[in-house]
Amino acid sequence: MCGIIGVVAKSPVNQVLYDGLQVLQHRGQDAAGIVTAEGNTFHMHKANGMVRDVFRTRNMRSLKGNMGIAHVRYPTAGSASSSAEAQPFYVNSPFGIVLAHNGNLTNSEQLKEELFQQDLRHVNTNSDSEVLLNVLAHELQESSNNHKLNAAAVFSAVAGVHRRCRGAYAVVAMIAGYGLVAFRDPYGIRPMVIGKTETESGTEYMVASESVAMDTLGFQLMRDVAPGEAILVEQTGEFYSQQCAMNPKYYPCIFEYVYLARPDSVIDGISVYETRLYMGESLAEKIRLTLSPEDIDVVIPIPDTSRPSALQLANRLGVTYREGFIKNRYIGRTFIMPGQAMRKKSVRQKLNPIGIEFKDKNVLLVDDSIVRGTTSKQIVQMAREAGARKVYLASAAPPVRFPNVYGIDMPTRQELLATGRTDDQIALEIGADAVFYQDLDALIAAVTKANPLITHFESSCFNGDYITGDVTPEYLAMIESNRNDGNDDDKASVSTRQLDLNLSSAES
Ligand SMILES: O=P(O)(O)OC[C@H]1O[C@H](OP(=O)(O)OP(=O)(O)O)[C@H](O)[C@@H]1O
Ligand SMILES: NC(=O)CC[C@H](N)C(=O)O
Ligand SMILES: [Mg+2]
Repeated sequence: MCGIIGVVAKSPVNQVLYDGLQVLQHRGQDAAGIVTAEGNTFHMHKANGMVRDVFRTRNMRSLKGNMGIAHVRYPTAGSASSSAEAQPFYVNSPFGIVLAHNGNLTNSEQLKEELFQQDLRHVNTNSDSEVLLNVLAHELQESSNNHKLNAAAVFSAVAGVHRRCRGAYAVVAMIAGYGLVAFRDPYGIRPMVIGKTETESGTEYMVASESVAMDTLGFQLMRDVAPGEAILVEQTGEFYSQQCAMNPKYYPCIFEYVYLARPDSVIDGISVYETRLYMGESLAEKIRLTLSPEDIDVVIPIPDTSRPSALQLANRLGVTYREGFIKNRYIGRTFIMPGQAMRKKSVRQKLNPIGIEFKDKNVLLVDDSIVRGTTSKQIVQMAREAGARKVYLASAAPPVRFPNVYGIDMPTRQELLATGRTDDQIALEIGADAVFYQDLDALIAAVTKANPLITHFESSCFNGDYITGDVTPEYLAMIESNRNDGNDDDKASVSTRQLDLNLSSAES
């Protein structure tokens, strides 16, 4: 999950790209970058850090031109601390191309080898996005072999990318002196929307990860980019679109609705906020099977993301809803921080209980999801220390038991709290009196209720079903060994549940 944005305008785009990145900051806090195009020249600035820290006035001044792309990074490949992996990436041939990517390729190792051996291209970092850029560059070189750059050549190059790349990718790219290209993988796993605004000098276009960027920057949402589809906007403002995949299917990532996206976004025609309300309703019904509303004195959300679900859950149960934790507004999202030590420290800095909401009460805490359990372990403890009599914890998402390979950094089963544990064991592990999880069917129903036209979702972290069909136990073992980020607590506890890990269930 990264945030991407691209604009073709009639006036300088540096400020609109900066503002767009601020709105997409929740999708990546590790690095940020902007590239603008002024005639045939690219101007680029990128570095590790939050948007507000990366761009100084002097950087903004140098980002000249009416067309540009930008990225906020939450790393899934390579290393979090490497500024060399900040995006966008650049290649000089053919034509000069820059690219920003949200997602994760599942065959980037093979592609890197292939690029080197067959295409004579060198990839200098461990980033799968640099691989993706070089595949696009090679395909564009092939499709424009008479040196003519036109829509047909661009769409044929994107078709080549679809043939070679596996995994998840929503991409914005720019070709020097020519235009902006955007495309989504054939399953539409990661989101991408397109919008426009009319000016006196003509139509301006924007593509972005989430519709909230359109709302806040004065663009009207046109539609979602379809799975497999490519969009081309020439720098003169000519707009083209074409389906470039052989067999596109709609399987958006369900975790966007659970946690990743902002609630005020609409993704694939589905209001994220509305789905979170429905998640709260169905979770209330699940809880009712075990507890009666009289057993609960108060429902308390774990801010921020769980708020709409918790509110609706409380309404459904007829139990008082209270804000029992105050969130420090200056601390970012903890789940997308790199490294377990930093995540752990940040939860306590970020959330602090209001004593009277807990003292001598039976509290039901609600979170959108429980992944590593970093948040819930500390929150339950805080509730107890504040004097709660009973502490129940409910999750608007089902147990996360399988790694995600499509752009969410949860690569190892060991670090996932629910892998190999029953609900009772999870409650014991986090110190709660009981835990309640949404069922996957109920989660899917909550999302489809907001748009019945989309019926399938990429849900692998809940069911181990990897839709791209290329994720083998060997691949999972490989990413587990590459991306262990030093979660020592989990390494210690995993020995007790290793037998329960079911590798074969990850095959599909
Ligand atoms: O079980 P864990 O590994 O702790 O992960 C899950 C938690 O992390 C996220 O919160 P985060 O602080 O990232 O963002 P938020 O403020 O948007 O809720 C999510 O909303 C859960 O609270
Ligand atoms: N979360 C993402 O979308 C990450 C994009 C890319 N795989 C990277 O690691 O930079
Ligand atoms: Mg949270």
